[in-house]
Amino acid sequence: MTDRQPQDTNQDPLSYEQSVFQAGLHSARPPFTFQSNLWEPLAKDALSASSWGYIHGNAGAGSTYAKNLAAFHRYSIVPRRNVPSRTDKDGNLLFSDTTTTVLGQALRFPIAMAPIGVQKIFNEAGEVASAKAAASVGDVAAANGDGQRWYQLYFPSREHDDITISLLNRAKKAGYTALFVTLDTFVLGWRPSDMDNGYNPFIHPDRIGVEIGFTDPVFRAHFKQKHGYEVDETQGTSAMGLSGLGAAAQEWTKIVFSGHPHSWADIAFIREHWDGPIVLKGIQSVADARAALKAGVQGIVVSNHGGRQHDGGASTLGTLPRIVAAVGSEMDVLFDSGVRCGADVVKALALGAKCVLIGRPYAYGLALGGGGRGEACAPGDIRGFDHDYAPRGDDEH
Ligand SMILES: Cc1cc2nc3c(=O)[nH]c(=O)nc-3n(C[C@H](O)[C@H](O)[C@H](O)COP(=O)(O)O)c2cc1C
Repeated sequence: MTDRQPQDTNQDPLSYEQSVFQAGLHSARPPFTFQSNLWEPLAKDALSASSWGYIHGNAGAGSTYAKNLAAFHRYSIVPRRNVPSRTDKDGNLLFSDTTTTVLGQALRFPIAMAPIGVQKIFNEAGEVASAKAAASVGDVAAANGDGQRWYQLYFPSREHDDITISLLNRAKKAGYTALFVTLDTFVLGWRPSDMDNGYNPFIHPDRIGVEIGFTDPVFRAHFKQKHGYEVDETQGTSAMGLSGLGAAAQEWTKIVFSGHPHSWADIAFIREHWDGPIVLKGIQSVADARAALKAGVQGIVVSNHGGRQHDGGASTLGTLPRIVAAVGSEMDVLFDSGVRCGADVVKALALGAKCVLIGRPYAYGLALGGGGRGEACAPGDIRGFDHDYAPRGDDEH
């Protein structure tokens, strides 16, 4: 018998945990395993080789990625004892106060979803499912009704300033309040797993990963003028021998991943065309953090793109304290790369991050069928208990 009880993920952690155990008294089990270390192998099982290669893939031999994860083991959390809980103004016991202010906006939690592209290769509902999941726990950066909306820009090469302006105007109209400019991906990293699979999701003749370009009127006009037919016309053939969507996908990809980095002076152009807070993502050194401050932006993300962009790099957690010491009092320092559980979030916050971005773990959840809170299910149905990674036959006792 299945006792299906919706999970109220909007509770404080203690009440949420209790509700899971209460539901367990009636034989209900959560739809997905709570053991976050199992999400990765489960996602691998759930995905095709090329989708798995893309999500898990790293630059070169993966040493930056490995260092990201290892850095979290160098730090330990030391609790203090007999510290009384705080109470609110009405005397109610506060389990914990997770609220914060980032980029001038009040957030319920100091966490947000990292920008992850091409989510439809993990789950056909793609980014919309992630945004709904974020909304269901009051998370940030979600394309949800009243949720915070932060727009991540892959900055087109400067001969396409008209396209950049169009993207920024569209983001503003859609209610995005902060702009995240990713600096580390002017070219896709050398990722052996994708090369083994002959797989680059951005150049396939579909709309996945390129929707922003395909729906942009300025890019569409540029494409038509250059190729003589519309982005979505299938009868046209480009000089590259590609037709329709494939040619358009490659055209767009060349514009956003041009192979040439921007300059610090180019950030002034972005500032001219965006009146809200600007955050530069991909900062890895004190020198660049200072340059970002000088460029007049409001925040940075200390990130190495999860080790996907360059091999032989430093862990972001190891770099974080020095960067916070240099610029943390003057701008918001956000953090990502290697965060896999709540304790990792706490460590990054303790080392000075204002807000922590979660990357691959939520994409793994998406691969496992996530898209918001699931319904509880029968014990044998729990994703993770049906595999070799955890005890089987949990319901047979
Ligand atoms: C599949 C995948 C796609 C990503 N796409 C983007 C992207 O479109 N823009 C961006 O700035 N970062 C992108 N990132 C990087 C993340 O924003 C984040 O920096 C990274 O995932 C952090 O590393 P972690 O997931 O290992 O913790 C992507 C990461 C993954 C795994």
